[in-house]
Amino acid sequence: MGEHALPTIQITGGRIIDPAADRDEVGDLWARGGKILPAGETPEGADVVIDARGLIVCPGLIDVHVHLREPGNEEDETIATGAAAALAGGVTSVACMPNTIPPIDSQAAAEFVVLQGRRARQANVYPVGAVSKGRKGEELATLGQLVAGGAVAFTDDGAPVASAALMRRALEYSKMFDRVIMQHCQVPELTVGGVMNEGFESMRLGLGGMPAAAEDIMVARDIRLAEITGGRLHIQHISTERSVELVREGKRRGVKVTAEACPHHFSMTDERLRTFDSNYKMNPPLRTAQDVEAVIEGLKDGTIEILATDHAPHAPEKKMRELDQAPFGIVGLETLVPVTATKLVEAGHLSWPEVIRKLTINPALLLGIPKGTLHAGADADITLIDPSMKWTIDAAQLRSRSKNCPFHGWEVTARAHTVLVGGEVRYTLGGIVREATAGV
Ligand SMILES: NC(=O)N[C@@H](CC(=O)O)C(=O)O
Ligand SMILES: [Zn+2]
Ligand SMILES: [Zn+2]
Repeated sequence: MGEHALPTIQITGGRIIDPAADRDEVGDLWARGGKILPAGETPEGADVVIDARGLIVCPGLIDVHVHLREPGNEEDETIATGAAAALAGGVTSVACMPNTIPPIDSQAAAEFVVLQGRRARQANVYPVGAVSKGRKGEELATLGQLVAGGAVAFTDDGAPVASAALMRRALEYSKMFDRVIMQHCQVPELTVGGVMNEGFESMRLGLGGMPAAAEDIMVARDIRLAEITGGRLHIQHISTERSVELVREGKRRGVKVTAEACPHHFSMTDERLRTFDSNYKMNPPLRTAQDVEAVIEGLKDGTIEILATDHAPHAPEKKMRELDQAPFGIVGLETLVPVTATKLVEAGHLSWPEVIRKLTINPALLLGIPKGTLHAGADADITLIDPSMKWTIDAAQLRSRSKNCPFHGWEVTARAHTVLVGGEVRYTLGGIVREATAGV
């Protein structure tokens, strides 16, 4: 193997799950020159042999909702630290949100993210451009230039596009590039002063509430706008029962609407706020048991076709302030696989192939990126998951620069074991990867 040549890799005896090809079988997978080889093709020898017995071998996971904080808030996360945290979570591609300082609202800003992602050589990094200039919600950003700079979608996430007129124009205009508009659905006037879900728990704790209706109303509005424009709408971090029903009904009518759910929204309720721990403060907030059930039901019936983390790192000195002062958001990349496996697979709601579909081919199709499958010739982005490993989540052990993790101390099953990007082993827990002895 030449110094710069990519190794020939043999992954043996794993459970290969590739939902894009409806494949689920035990066997060997080969990669050469950074690409997946056809099923029948087995080269003479491998440079690297990975013993995958007892492990799941699937396309590298794709997270369509990640905050990397660079430029502007490098004390929370950088593109390099966030992309490294992604690998430790089994995620080989991330789409990062534009709510940086300055925001990703120009071609140069998008190009900067792409460049920093390449330099880091961790997970692949795809910028999502802002919908509006400066994320101010007033004027449309230069969407065409953002696409030229590498943007794969648009959102003002961190804030909603509040103006219906602007949202309509964004949906209209984005059709020219066949790019999706991702929306943080929330009527801002209804959540002023809120720190948690509005309801029994917020009343009891005397904390400012954010009503479910703030989300529902904007989901309803934007589905209608997607319908009249023919643009593609993606609902970010869906969290309420009514929103799930609205997406279900919109899809039934043929509207181009998709939705993502985050692990925290299918695994915890607003009762957690009784601890006043700011690691349970995120936007949208943790909701009621009824909402959690509805999100799980939406995942089961395909209404919600994507799992995403909304990885939102905040440095301890910010997050450890009193609840009303602390910023919204939690880290999620490194807990995605175990929380999903424990709360959806082990709990009997979804199978591994169903979960992996929502983390591979479905997000790839949403973003229009050539990823998310193991078919012959595809980039060798491969994630190996140990589905039976029992471990305890420890926030201090996270690779992310921030530790604002509400899952600290959780006893979970499953963990990302070894991760390849472009045919290179870029992460492993160790023990199963071996370099073949150089047969000179
Ligand atoms: N989700 C959050 O609670 N916070 C996100 C913003 C967002 O996703 O809206 C952040 O950037 O910190
Ligand atoms: Zn958001
Ligand atoms: Zn977000």
